[in-house]
Amino acid sequence: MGFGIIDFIVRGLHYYSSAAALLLLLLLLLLPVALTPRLYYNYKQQKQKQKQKKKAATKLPPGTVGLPVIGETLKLIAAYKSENPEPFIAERVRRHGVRLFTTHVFGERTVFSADPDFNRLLLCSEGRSVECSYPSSISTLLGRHSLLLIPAGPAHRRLHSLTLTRLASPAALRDHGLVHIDHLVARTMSSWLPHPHDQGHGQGVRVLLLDQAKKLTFDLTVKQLLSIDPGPWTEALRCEYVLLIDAFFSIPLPSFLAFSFTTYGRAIKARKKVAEALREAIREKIEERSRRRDQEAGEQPMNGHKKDMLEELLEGEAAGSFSLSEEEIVDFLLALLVAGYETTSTSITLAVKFLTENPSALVLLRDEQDKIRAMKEDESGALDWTDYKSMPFTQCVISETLRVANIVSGVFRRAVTDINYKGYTIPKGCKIFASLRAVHMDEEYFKSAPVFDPWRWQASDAFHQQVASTGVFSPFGGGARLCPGYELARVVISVFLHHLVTRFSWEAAEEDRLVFFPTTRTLKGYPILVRPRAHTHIDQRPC
Ligand code: HEM
Repeated sequence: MGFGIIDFIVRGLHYYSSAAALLLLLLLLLLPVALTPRLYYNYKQQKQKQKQKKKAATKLPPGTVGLPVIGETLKLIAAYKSENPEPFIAERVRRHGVRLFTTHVFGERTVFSADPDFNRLLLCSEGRSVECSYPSSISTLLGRHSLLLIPAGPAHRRLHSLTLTRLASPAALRDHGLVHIDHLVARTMSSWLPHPHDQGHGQGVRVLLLDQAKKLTFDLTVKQLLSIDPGPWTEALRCEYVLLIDAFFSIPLPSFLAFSFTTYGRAIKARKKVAEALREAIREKIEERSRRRDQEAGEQPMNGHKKDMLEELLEGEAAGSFSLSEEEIVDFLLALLVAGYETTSTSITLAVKFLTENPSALVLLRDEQDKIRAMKEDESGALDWTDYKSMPFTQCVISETLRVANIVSGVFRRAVTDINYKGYTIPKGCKIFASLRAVHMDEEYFKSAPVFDPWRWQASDAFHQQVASTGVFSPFGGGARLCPGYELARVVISVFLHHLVTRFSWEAAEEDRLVFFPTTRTLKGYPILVRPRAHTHIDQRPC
């Protein structure tokens, strides 16, 4: 009986486990069948998502490429030749609902950006996902070794930092730059004083402001780079420079077609002459250095000798920190002369134009500068670094001038990898124009953007922090190619405004208007009639 029950239980368990095993097997067999639709569904969904992602990833920013070959070039030029170029970008941004759009200008498909985040991304990606890409006319005329065109990397970093520390850092400006600037500005303006025997000078002396500002910035840069004082040599060099810069935005012709009656042909010829003059200056500097070394060996050390940029380059080369050929030095110097020439002089001219048109801003600025002048023991005493640092309203005027009419309205780049941004892809090889101006004129960041309002820069710290940290105000670019001349430019404009408002009163001699193509400037170079203010001293410092 006992065994019978046990046997029954064992058999029962046996049957039971066999049935369970069978059931399990059945379940295992049926599971894939049951799960297949689910798996298939998931698989399909995943595929679809991947497809969507891929589609979004290959999507160019929206836009139209306009007419065959010329694309939208004529529309762009027409807009930038007017006083209000904003609609070209603003209308497209509004139409597509995004601050990035694709167009076709100057023979190439180009993505325009009016998006401060994307602009910042581009400026900071130099040498990684983008590279500098200027029209070929500019690279031929500047030379491929110029700072603006050297690819980002150690060589570029070294020369960029040399430019900054030697020429334009606050320390360099405080220690020696500011003295030269003050002296040259004062001297330039002394030539505006009427001759005592001139009849009818009550109407004022006519000054073509842009021309004077250009001459001044050129002479200043030559002095800083080569230690050569203004004179016939610098004037002859400047005439060649004018021809060279004229062709920056012209169509680059092959050398056999670059006849001397074309703008481009004249510019190529001028470049040769400028390069030869610079080569001559290099040779003279080498001789001068060896003469100085001989004198020092003969125990006549030349204490207090300040090295100019060319000497720094030659010494750097001798010490092995640089290895630059003569051709590389020529390109480097030539481009530095160009970089500060148009930019600073145009900014000076525009600051004066805006002040003329905004008398209340002029009153405040003059008041600030008169106080600085009144503190000088010597009436014609030069400005020093402390004076420069005591001009808060003047700095507001300069910032506002750079915002409303920056000479560099944007920077060109080329994608060297595919760039994904906000669901769009800018393919490798595509040209990109990061418009700094479009952001400066965007109502979202600057209320009443078209209005010249220097007081906006007196706003709270929060405003300053916002414009600095978000990159919405970037007249000097950013990243590896941040303009090394940003402080130098501010100092030159400040010193110019100081001497102008403390020594003269003026009025516009003619109606003049702003245009933005090929560069930002006033159409007539802003002619003004200047009169000395009652107390004006004649600058008698030696040249
Ligand atoms: C108001 C005056 C100026 C403005 C608005 C200005 C603006 C700019 C901007 C936006 C860039 C960046 C270009 C880019 O990223 O492709 C730049 C680069 C440059 N600027 Fe200026 N600039 C001014 C004055 C000067 C001066 C006085 C100098 C003389 C030292 C100078 C020398 C340069 C150089 C050498 C570069 C090329 C830097 C590089 O590629 O590493 N600039 N400038």
